[in-house]
Amino acid sequence: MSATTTSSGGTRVKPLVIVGPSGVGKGTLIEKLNKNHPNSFGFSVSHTTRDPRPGEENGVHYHFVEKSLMEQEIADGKFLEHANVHLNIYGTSFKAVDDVASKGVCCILDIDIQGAEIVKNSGKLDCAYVFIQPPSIPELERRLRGRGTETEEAVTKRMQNATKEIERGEKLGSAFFDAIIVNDDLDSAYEKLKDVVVRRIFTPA
Ligand SMILES: Nc1ncnc2c1ncn2[C@@H]1O[C@H](COP(=O)(O)OP(=O)(O)OP(=O)(O)O)[C@@H](O)[C@H]1O
Ligand SMILES: Nc1nc2c(ncn2[C@@H]2O[C@H](COP(=O)(O)O)[C@@H](O)[C@H]2O)c(=O)[nH]1
Repeated sequence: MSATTTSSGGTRVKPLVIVGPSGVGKGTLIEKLNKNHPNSFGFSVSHTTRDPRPGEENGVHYHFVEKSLMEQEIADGKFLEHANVHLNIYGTSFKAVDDVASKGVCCILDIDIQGAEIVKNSGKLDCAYVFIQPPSIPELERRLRGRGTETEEAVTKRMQNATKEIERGEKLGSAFFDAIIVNDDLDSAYEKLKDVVVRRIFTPA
């Protein structure tokens, strides 16, 4: 796997790892980046053992797989990283990153903090890392419930993990992350994310 990719225009392009608690708005920010710059980004399609939500497509939002198959593929060394998240296994395959990076666009990884630490510590992929913070815990819970995708039990689990993930993110701080962005007002959070992209992702070769 190449540490970085180079676009045809001679620009160095790094993958972007976006981390933050469930419901903070990572997917919303990624969608906005993609919509505004349709030819510059690609999404690393993760594997997961969780069930698809209504509207989620296999191979587009995730590769939805049985636990036994995922465990076998992990044992076969097919994953850059994997982690147990909210009682399911999630992971980024080498292929998921290569499929995007080979097009010369920025590969976006929307993964949890355990996965981000694994990727960075592996030294296999030179990425920029952004942590998305909620304005407050009650607002995070409102967003998670407002999305309407989780059972009551899942909301409780995700909120418990959110506290841990935020604590870990704060501990790792700016030594680990290129930017820590509070997603309060969506447009201003997006502008801050775009600033990181300009400064850290697309740089002259
Ligand atoms: N700045 C914002 N202000 C208000 N609502 C927001 C904001 N950003 C995102 N949301 C809303 O919060 C909900 C959760 O957002 P989203 O699905 O993008 O979170 P996520 O971090 O990708 O979650 P997960 O990790 O579970 O995939 C969505 O309903 C989205 O519309
Ligand atoms: N370590 C990894 N975490 C991942 C990956 N793909 C997604 N995630 C994270 O899981 C949670 C929950 O996602 P959801 O789609 O079930 O709401 C979220 O924080 C994602 O960032 C992965 O490949 N590896």
